[in-house]
Amino acid sequence: MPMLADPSQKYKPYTPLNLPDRQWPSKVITKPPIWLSTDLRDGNQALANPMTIPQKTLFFQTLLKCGFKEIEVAYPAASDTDFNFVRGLIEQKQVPDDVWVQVLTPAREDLIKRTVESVAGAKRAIIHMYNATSCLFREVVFRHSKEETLALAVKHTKIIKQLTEECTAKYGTIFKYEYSPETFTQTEPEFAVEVCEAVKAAWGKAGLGDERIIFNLPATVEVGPPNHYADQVEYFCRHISEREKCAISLHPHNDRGQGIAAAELAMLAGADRVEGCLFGNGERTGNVDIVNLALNQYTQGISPGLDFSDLPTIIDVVTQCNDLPVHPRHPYAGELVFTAFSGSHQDAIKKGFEAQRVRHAEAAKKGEKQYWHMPYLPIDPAELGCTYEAVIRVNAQSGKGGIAYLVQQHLGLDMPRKMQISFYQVVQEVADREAREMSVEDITATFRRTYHYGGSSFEGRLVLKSFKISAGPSSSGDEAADERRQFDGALSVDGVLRVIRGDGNGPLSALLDALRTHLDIDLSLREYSEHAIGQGQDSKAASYVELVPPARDIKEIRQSTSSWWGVGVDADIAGSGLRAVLSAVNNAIGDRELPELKLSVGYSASTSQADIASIILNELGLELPRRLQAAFFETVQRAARVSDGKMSYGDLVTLFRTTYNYEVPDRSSRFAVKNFKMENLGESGRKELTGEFMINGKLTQVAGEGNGLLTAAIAALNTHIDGRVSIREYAEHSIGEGSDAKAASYVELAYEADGGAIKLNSWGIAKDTDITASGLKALLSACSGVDAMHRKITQQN
Ligand SMILES: CC(=O)SCCNC(=O)CCNC(=O)[C@H](O)C(C)(C)COP(=O)(O)OP(=O)(O)OC[C@H]1O[C@@H](n2cnc3c(N)ncnc32)[C@H](O)[C@@H]1OP(=O)(O)O
Ligand SMILES: CC(C)C(=O)C(=O)O
Repeated sequence: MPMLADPSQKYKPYTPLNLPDRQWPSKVITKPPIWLSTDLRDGNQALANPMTIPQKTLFFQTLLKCGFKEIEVAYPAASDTDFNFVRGLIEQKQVPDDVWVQVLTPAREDLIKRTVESVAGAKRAIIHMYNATSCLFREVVFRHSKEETLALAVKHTKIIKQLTEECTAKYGTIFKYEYSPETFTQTEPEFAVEVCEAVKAAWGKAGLGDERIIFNLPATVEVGPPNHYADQVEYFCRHISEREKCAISLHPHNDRGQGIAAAELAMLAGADRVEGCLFGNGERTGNVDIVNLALNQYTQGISPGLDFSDLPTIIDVVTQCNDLPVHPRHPYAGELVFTAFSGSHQDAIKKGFEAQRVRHAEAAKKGEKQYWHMPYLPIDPAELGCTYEAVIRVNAQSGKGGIAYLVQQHLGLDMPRKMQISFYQVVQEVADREAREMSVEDITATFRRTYHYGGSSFEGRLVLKSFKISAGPSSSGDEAADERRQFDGALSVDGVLRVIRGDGNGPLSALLDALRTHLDIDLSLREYSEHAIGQGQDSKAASYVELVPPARDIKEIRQSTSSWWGVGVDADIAGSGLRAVLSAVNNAIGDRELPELKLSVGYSASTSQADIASIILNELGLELPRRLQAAFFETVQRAARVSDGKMSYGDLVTLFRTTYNYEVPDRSSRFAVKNFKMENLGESGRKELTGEFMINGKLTQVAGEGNGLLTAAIAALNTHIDGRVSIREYAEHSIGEGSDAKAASYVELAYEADGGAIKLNSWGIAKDTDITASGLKALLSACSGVDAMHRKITQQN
């Protein structure tokens, strides 16, 4: 059947009330109504499969947790299930003393009896009786005149009065009486008042407070706009006598989709109480949604007296009991209502959170209220048990703001704006190509992959293994030396360890210099920013860099159209910056070939000090300090001249071991540590070393004092040798990780004898599970080196 061209031929409009002095339009809601949940009655009766007793019980407990003090639990005369459920609640004492259980009955004596019986023994009960009062129902359903309709209500009210009084006398149950002129909104307003006046008279004991008689004014079917319902309710409130002895209750349905508006306007019109269901379950389009109504009040700063903090659990219970889903767009409760897919919404929300953090911090300092003021979000989702994860979801409609927000929430990284734009393009490309929503996991994984961030599975071709930043020599006369920086570090490059070094006016430019020198990677730094992650001891630094192709000057850097972003996090700020540079470098080099590590020594040598150090690092795990690299390089060059430039990796390692007496089997030394003990000297921080050393080939008792291990050992040594030794350089690092980790120590020792006529220098290198032992061993090894040189000189003389 097609829709009518002229629907007025079939449908009559509602008749507006003549209420020119209506008051409700200029009122505001300032307090919550008395809430009645009718989920277990009106909601339940509308289900294809009404709830079982366990389901009703679970639902009832959930309603209690939400804070309902009046709950319509059943239509007990309808079925044994409903009757037994009510009995169970009472007999098993499941109803808290301050909660009223309400039961519904039609105006029929047999059914009223059963209904009153169902609540016998309850602490507090509301008997709710209804009969329809509208013309249509009078004529069609009941075939009653107005008088008969009124008489039906009066007669059965008296029956209820008598039965409840008997019940109170026998069981002590306290009763309230609720009467509903069903189909109120279609009933002539003056007749609705007339019936209710007669009911009040028949009840004969309406009083104040809990003794108020409840007149429930149902929009059984929503047939007019909300302002009309408000007019009807205001009319009723004004005309019913002894208004203070009546609790005016609303029972809106949602046939026109205006249940919420109708309830809110009718509250302005004077109603005291609202009946409804969670998420609007109920006949046809449902009863008014109490969650929605209550949270509307909450967002106006009015405490509704109901608690929906754990909304997800409430939704789970309700959907499981009703077997009806909550629509994803359902106000407050839908899965998508705190989710923004579109870029401009995400951007606004992200900015909103940032601005709010600042605003709240300021307000907290001044002791002012910390208002929620958030673009697109009328309520803080966290208060409803929703995490912010749900707030921003990403698909091809999304923008940089939302993506940046998720990265910030999940990885703690606050990308600079230009990096957001760059990463947005990466995500957008994936979302568009795969035509799907990008989950948080997709986005964080894409971030990790793109920036080689967070764990070995995301590492790029270049990985920082260790580094040292030191003040470097000034390159120009007018630049202070301490403004220059030297980078010495070890990288893994395609799995091979490479020692690199460079100078610059800061750690990052020193690293870029090192990459240029050793790996032929030439890039310039365009942007750098950093922030802390976390607070206190556990805080870390996050750095972001943007690199551009080699540029001659600032102008070229600024104008470059291509760039690569990188991110790094480290406990140390310099480390985070260096990692960020390498992250960007990894993006920049792609799969471009890099110069390999080769050993080429002798006349046409191309292998640098750092390359030799790289080979030692790969073969022995030793990260030689820069001066030792230089010293060993000279040794290698001398050996290469002798061997005509022919030298293998094995030859190089052997040369290293023999030169520094490092882990050479069966080689006895004239200087060695046999045993030692270190003790703190009081509170001063000074140390005392005692033990037995091999000195000049003799086992010698030693003792010395100093600020640390090595100074104490030097003091001890100097009392047993001719001349004096002092430490020129000391370095240490660990080799390996976890329980297999060892310490490697490097000592450069200076020796002076014969009033300065003899000056010698030697390196000692040692490895041990104990860092103190490795330091001492390196020192004694350096002594052996000096001793050997000295003896050579003495023999020559
Ligand atoms: C708007 C509302 O939601 S009202 C509540 C509606 N909820 C329910 O109906 C759920 C529970 N109902 C039931 O289980 C059954 O309807 C019962 C047990 C109450 C009654 O069952 P039955 O006796 O078989 O009657 P039936 O279901 O056919 O109801 C229709 C009869 O009740 C009468 N009736 C309807 N409402 C009322 C009322 N409020 N008071 C008195 N009689 C009523 C009708 O006029 C009709 O009478 P008739 O048979 O003389 O013509
Ligand atoms: C019994 C009454 C209140 C009812 O459920 C309705 O009119 O919708």
